[in-house]
Amino acid sequence: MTLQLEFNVDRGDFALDAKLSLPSSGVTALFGRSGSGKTTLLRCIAGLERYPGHLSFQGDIWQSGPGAFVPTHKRPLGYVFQEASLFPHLRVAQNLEYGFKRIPRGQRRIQWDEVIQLLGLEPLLTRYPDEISGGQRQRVSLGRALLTSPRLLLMDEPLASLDAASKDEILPFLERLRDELALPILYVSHSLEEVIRLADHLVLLDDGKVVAQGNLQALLTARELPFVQTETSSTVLDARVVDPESEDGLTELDVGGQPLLITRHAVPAGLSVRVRIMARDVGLALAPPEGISFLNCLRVTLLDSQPGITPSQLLVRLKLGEQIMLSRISRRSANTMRLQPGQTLYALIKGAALS
Ligand SMILES: Nc1ncnc2c1ncn2[C@@H]1O[C@H](COP(=O)(O)OP(=O)(O)OP(=O)(O)O)[C@@H](O)[C@H]1O
Repeated sequence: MTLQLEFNVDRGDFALDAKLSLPSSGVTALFGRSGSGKTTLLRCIAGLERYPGHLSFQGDIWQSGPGAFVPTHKRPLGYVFQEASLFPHLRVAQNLEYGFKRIPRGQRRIQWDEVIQLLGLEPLLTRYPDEISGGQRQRVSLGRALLTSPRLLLMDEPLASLDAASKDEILPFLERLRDELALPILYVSHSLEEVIRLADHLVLLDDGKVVAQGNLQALLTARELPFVQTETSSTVLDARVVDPESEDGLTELDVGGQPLLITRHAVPAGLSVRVRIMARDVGLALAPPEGISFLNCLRVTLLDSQPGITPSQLLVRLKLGEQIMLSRISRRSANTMRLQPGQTLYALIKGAALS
């Protein structure tokens, strides 16, 4: 844990009390509804707002007591805002150089070519900001932040102002950033879809309070949290690619020693991937069935069950090795099958249901 923080914000009509120890690697999402305090917390971490508190990053104290306060420009962080804030009169290359040239050569930990390649910026370098799309502008903003060689990247709803097509275009770049740079990222979002795709760790905020924090899978499947009670309740499983493309166009993964087939994924063999599985797409059987169209049949153990989102349904939690999966089934099926905690079951999942 290398980002240690404690802040007490009191704005009269809004109070934020946050005490957190966050990991020094991967993507940590600050998630919560509008007005829950996500941006306020991010701005406190950046030093853009000053409220009573304590903040240290990788052993360096950025804020402590009334006296110690490292100003924003002296904190080794990059900040990407909702709207790309590029200089309109400068070409993309010059916008990027603006951040890069501020960092002395010997202190650069992220190199020019690395960023251009990672974010696919080469074709944009000679254009002006108003000659590129919103998604491309956001990629340039991200590149500019990275070229300052930050040790921590803060992103405040970087996709919020983009249309669905631009979001789809930029998400793979964010995934590459997560996977290829050893740079901790704090990512503010109120989109669970984005969080599921990008985050390793989740902080759930509500009305200025930290409701929960932890590993993404653990929070998505926690009984007491609201994630298990939505139409799109899902889990994310960690898997490894075994065969990227079979003859009939499927990809074979290994999840805890069991095969899982998904629709084609352009990821090389041996790499780790995460697979989202919706609770509504998982059926259960007492024994491995034959002659069915479901591609996947995983041996699991029933952990527990709880009421679902309608009176006719149950939400069942299943253990798959060390990982937890969710299944939504009818209460009638659960009664007919006499489901009990500890029972061995077979989770049936359509290959096409995975992404
Ligand atoms: N500069 C400010 N001065 C006073 N109140 C503010 C200021 N900025 C935000 N607030 C208030 O503080 C509360 C938390 O706002 P904040 O922007 O941190 O929430 P958020 O979770 O990021 O919301 P959103 O998802 O809508 O961006 C809100 O009630 C907001 O109206």
